[in-house]
Amino acid sequence: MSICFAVLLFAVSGVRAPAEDGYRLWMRYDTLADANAQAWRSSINTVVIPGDSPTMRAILAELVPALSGLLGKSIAASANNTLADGTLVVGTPSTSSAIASLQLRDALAKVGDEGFLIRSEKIDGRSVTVIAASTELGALYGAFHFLRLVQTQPASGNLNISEKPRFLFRLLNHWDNLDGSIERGYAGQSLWKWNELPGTIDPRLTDYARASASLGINGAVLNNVNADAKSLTPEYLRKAAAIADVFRPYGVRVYLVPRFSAPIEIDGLETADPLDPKVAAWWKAKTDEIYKLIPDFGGYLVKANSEGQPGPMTYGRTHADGANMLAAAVARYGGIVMWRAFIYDPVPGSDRAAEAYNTLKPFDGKFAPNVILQVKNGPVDFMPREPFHPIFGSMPHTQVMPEVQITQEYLGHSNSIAFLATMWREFLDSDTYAKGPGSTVTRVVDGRLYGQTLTAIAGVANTGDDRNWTGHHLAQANWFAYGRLAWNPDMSAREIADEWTEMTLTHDRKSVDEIVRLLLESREAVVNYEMPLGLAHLMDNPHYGPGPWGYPVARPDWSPVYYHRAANDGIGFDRTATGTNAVAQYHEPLRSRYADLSTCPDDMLLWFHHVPWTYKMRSGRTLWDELCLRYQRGVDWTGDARKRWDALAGIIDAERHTAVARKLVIQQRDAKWWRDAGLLYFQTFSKQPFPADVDQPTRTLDEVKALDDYGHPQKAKK
Ligand SMILES: CO[C@H]1[C@H](O)[C@@H](O)[C@H](O)O[C@@H]1C(=O)O
Repeated sequence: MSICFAVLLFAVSGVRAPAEDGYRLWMRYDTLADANAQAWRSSINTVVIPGDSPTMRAILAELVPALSGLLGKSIAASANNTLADGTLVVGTPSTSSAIASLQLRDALAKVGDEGFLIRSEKIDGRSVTVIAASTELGALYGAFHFLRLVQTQPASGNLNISEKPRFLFRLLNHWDNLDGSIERGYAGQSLWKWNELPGTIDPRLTDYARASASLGINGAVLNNVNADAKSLTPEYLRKAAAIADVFRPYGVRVYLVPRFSAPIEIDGLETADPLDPKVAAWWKAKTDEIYKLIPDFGGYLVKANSEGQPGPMTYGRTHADGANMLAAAVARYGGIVMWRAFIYDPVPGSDRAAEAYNTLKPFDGKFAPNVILQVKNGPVDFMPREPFHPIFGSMPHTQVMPEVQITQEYLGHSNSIAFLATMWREFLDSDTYAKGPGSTVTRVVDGRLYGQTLTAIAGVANTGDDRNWTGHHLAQANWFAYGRLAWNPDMSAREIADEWTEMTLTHDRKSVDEIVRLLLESREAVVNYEMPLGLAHLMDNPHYGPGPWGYPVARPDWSPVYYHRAANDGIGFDRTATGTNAVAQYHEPLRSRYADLSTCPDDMLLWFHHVPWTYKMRSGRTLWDELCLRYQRGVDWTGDARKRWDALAGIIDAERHTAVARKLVIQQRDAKWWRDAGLLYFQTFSKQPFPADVDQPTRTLDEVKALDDYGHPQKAKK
């Protein structure tokens, strides 16, 4: 009951148009003023939502205030099945006799357990709109879809929509630590407020679940992949169970990251060797304990033998041994294990980009049926641009799922606009050529190429307890974009940007178009001023500003110098046969296209090749000039974006407009910082002048190096 009340309060507050602090995300239900609204207004009068389960109550609590707000009239709700003209009926054939009367069995079967139908129908001579699904969760997703239509589309008396998600598991991964901090989080502290649970439950958890469900996200991994064993203690399991109770009506299932050495750390076992029967029994008992508290627990996500985390190899076993042991523990309950492929532990001279493939490929076909290999989009680490990870399309007998990063670890944290749908589109559309042309990453991971039965996608969340959830107002668009692509990986970046902008910022068409353009250009701008032409990993230690000169690190492959390989003879990482030959991990003809300097795309050039400074690019410029120009282009975009954003004053509420404008000032400053750092440093090798159309840096390399981690002058470096 209290959950419903909180939802209602939140949604109703939308009608009252509170301060525009961004809290409402894209679920903004202020009265529509345009001509579209008029038509919707006359087609919807009442909602009929029979059923009294928590999910049906959540639908009611969402739809009634939302429609009342959007349409600017009071919408009556009823749980009985009486229909009139203008009734919106929501439910399943078993909750609604009206829906049962429509004989939708075949159509519903086609959209599966989580899909839905939205139709304009005549029932008993009445013109009604129906949101029908096989399950209540499907009905909830349909309700959110319907609200999105009202927010973004002209009304239609002839609706005939059927939707179903393409991935079975659509997860957010939260790198939340138990002390409330978030690894690579830039929007405040953990939303979970671990220390208050289970006694106090922040109503905000309901709003998180609503926002996720509004996109069809159906799972949340609650704790950091760099896991603390404590997350599996009875104390923390009770906290996780309290979160699961809040999420359940919204279909968001809870998952946990177990620390592989937990049997030792929690219960003093002598080993965590996955082939030791006592260890396997410990995990089975632990899993029983979890399912007792959380009956719909989703399963485990594991980072093993990577960056200091323990794993099966610690005990002389393999990744498959470790994954399968945990898989056996959850299989009895229908749970899954997502085993991360982010594995590297370099031997001197090796290529980090090649390691995961080399380590895991021998185990193709050796993982249990409820294991999915979770693979980052690129082979190094969420860089602003990377080629796709060569595991996609190379392990046909293993279920694989992509992991993308929503939080902007390498793209300006929460200070920069970098709309990531364009990056994810590029990744999903990449052709692996695994079974000839057209073997895109999407077709590998959605099960069409190899018929894998468990399909999934994960995004590392950018949420925190900042009032606007994501630190930067426009970063909300990345949470949204991830969810939309997880539902339908074929959506275009433009479509997503358009929807989000209409729902979140303004209905003014000209302004929407302008904001969409800004969003679509933004990621490429960041690539340009940070790491153009296939460069990667040039950032300084907090992964924010530039640090191409390197810094003291525990291992060579954490240093930018390892990646850019700038020297007097040129720049770039040779991954062809004359170098590490990592390019051989790709299928033909891609392998040859990347390996040949004359066919390698400019955007991947320095990823695969070490290229002389004077090399003639396709543009006719030398590599050095082209590099300078790309940096400059990135900087110019930030100046341009500021002007274009400023011109939107008065269209977007002042609070959010000003907040974004302030962030753009920082972004422009950072872009110049990146350009100056990159060009001044690389110039020490290229020994070439800056081309005339590139701004001359106004400071020296030493001055740039003296800036602190966040680009502020004169502070002592940590
Ligand atoms: C959670 O650890 C992160 C780490 O903070 C990040 O810098 C690295 O790139 O990736 C790791 C991973 O994905 O495991």
